[in-house]
Amino acid sequence: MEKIEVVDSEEQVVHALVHFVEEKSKSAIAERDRFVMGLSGGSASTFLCKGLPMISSDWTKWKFIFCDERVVPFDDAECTFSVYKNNLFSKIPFNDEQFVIIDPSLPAKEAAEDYERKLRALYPDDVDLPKFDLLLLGAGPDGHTCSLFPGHPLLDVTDRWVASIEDSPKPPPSRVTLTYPIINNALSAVFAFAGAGKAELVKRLLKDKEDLPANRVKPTELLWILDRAAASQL
Ligand SMILES: O=C1O[C@H](COP(=O)(O)O)[C@@H](O)[C@H](O)[C@H]1O
Repeated sequence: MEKIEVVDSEEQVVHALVHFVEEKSKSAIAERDRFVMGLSGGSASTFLCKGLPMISSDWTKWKFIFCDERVVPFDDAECTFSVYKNNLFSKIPFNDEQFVIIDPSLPAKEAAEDYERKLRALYPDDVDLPKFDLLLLGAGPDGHTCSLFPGHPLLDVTDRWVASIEDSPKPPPSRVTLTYPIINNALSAVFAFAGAGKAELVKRLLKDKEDLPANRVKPTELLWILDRAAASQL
């Protein structure tokens, strides 16, 4: 099931996003006593950090994993975990243990293997593919999502939960990313876009339906939240 929601402003994108996250967290906690959410960097992280403190929940039931992460030290501005930590921990009583983080001291390939082991530890041994409750996704101007870039061999990886990339066209070059079998096994995913800067990308994805990495995301439920500026070329 795929849905597009167009709202008036970036502020309303934040509200619509956090409303969706709240709804998914409530049902996951009611059904499975925990909520496992995948996080992305870039503008999606800005929206979530703004919106999440607006809701209340039993935060102890929340667990975060990363749809992709840059292999950089924690004090590097490019570290996605640190963006969330710096912006959320003073407002919501989260702790480090609720975030499944990469080990940035390892080379990218080892960091990806280590991260996959950490993700597998969240599930019983006999689980082939995890069913994350919700993935928060973003997409860059070239249509990449997570660290899955157009034309890159990583798009075809199906034998791992997590892959590494050392030649990311967007800096920093070393990253780890979820692969499509994992992304598409999620219960739901949401893209959130705001501003005229995303309009061309949104047109390529949702009107022209180009075969870009973000358009290969097909979980059970997919929501696109756009403000009017981002939707202006539809
Ligand atoms: O490098 C990345 O870029 C994408 C898109 O970011 P945006 O700022 O253009 O919205 C992001 O989703 C991904 O997590 C990140 O590593």
